[in-house]
Amino acid sequence: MEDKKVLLSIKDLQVKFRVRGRILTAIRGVTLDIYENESIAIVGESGAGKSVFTKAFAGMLDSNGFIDQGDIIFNDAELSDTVVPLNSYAKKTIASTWEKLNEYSKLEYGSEVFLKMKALEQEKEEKMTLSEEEREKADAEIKELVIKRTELFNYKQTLDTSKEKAKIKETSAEISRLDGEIKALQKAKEEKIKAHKQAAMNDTAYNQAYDAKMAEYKKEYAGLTAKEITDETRKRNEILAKEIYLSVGRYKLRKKVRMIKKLHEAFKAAMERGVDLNDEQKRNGVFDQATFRVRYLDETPEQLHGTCIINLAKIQDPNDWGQIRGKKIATVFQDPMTSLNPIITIGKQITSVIMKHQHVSEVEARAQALELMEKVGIPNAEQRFDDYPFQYSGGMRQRIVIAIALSCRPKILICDEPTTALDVTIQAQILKLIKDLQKEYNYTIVFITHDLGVVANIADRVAVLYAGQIIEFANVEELFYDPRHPYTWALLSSLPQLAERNTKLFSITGTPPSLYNKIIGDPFAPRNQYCLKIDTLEEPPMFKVTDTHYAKTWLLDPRAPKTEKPEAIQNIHEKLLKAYNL
Ligand SMILES: Nc1ncnc2c1ncn2[C@@H]1O[C@H](COP(=O)(O)OP(=O)(O)OP(=O)(O)O)[C@@H](O)[C@H]1O
Repeated sequence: MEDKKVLLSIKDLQVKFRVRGRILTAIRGVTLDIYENESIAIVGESGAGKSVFTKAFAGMLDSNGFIDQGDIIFNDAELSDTVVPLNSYAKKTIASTWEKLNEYSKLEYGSEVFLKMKALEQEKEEKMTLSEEEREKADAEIKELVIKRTELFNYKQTLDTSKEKAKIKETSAEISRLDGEIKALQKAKEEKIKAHKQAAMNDTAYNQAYDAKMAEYKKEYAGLTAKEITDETRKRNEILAKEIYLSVGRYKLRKKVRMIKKLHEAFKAAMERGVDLNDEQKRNGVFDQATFRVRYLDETPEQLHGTCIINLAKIQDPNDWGQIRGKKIATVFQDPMTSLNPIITIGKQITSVIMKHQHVSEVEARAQALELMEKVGIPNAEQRFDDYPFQYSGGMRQRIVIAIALSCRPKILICDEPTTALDVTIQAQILKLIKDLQKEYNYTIVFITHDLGVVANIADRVAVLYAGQIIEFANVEELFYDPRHPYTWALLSSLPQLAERNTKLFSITGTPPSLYNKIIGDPFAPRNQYCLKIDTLEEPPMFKVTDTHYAKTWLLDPRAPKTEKPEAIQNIHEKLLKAYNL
């Protein structure tokens, strides 16, 4: 894979959901490079996080979900390249931004003293209120009761008002009691804050020392920030002003004005604190507070030209997803009826997507739609064009969904269990279709499945997901013939294709850990028959097996006892060849 281009680079991704006052962590620190033109399968049991993982980079997370940490860099030259016209408005805006930045740059000279003043203020603030530890303790107590209350309230809603009156009464009384307790805790917290404030105000010696120190800092700061800035800084600021304009170039006027203001504030704050703006990462970080940074490349008298790093984890403007979702990254879901509108004809559904994304006439869109229908194997496409989804079989509907997904020529085609709802022979046809069309359309396949059996037919590489973590990834042959994580062993052992006559098929006992809690050690430990003591204590690192094969299990530590993989998968090669009639 070394010579392949990385299309999507996912680093330390963490995705969370807010659920009734609690936080569920669905993806826990996933790092993975996805290459151009490859086919990668994401495998795991239900709830492992397969869909959430792909939804995070397809811009489809549910509204209660959010990316808490990490980067998803999408390397797409077309989207990265940015050109904005240098009209009179642009010139005027760049000039005024430049002037502002030069003004803020004076503050850079005083940054050390500024930070000292902030630290002094912070110390005083803390004296006037609770310490962080005290605040955390008080907040945690209140939060726990609020969660209990919400759970009870939700439980009350499920009770039958005509038959469960007593239970409703009891629950209401408990809710009122909790309300009282929450109020009392809040009051106690406020009173404690008041007492701290009073004590701080009465501490005359401290206050006099504070005022004297602050006055000294202020004087020093005024002196330092009165100096003229250097030519070098002015030059840096000129490029910065152009980068600010390039970064907001795609917005309409009102939003542009708002974003420029936001960036001015972000740069002022950064300069005050002495952030090194010559450092690329730090400069990106300041832009990230408002939008993507577009790096300045060159210009002509008519236009500015730049390039940006597209970090899907940092998209803040929903309109930015419009350039990516469906267009660059398309998804085919398990049930085609969720993607198709039952009351619009198949032809109309395909043409409307083509017209929306490609801005072509209806006649041109119809011609493209018919071609696509033929490509995905719809016989008599012309006659079937005006049929409704219900007139198509399940397999044919899924072919239409694939046609719609391909109409924008996406770079990535996410297939979320696309064959699970179909019968076995149709499954094989759809898999073949996705694989065959890849040669023509050059997309990358990200294939989600709970069935490792399907993987052998479609994927070049496999990532095994457990409790929101990738616990093993490898080329498909390596994963089947030399799996290393006990969870992968368990998944393979439970493959129906490996079942032998008169033997009971292996099934994984127990349940995955709760995603609401912090996971200590290896998340699979409680279900792992090969569990070592360390599995329950410490999270294993990713161990390298080969350049293309990694597994997150302590069994790969040189100190671990030698463990044979289970009997059932020892000669998996022959068994699979037999199962697939190869
Ligand atoms: N909107 C949401 N709110 C709360 N929790 C969610 C939400 N969406 C997903 N989750 C949780 O995130 C975890 C991962 O879900 P995900 O759908 O990615 O699993 P999966 O591996 O695709 O399994 P399945 O095949 O069952 O869909 C699950 O525990 C799920 O309950």
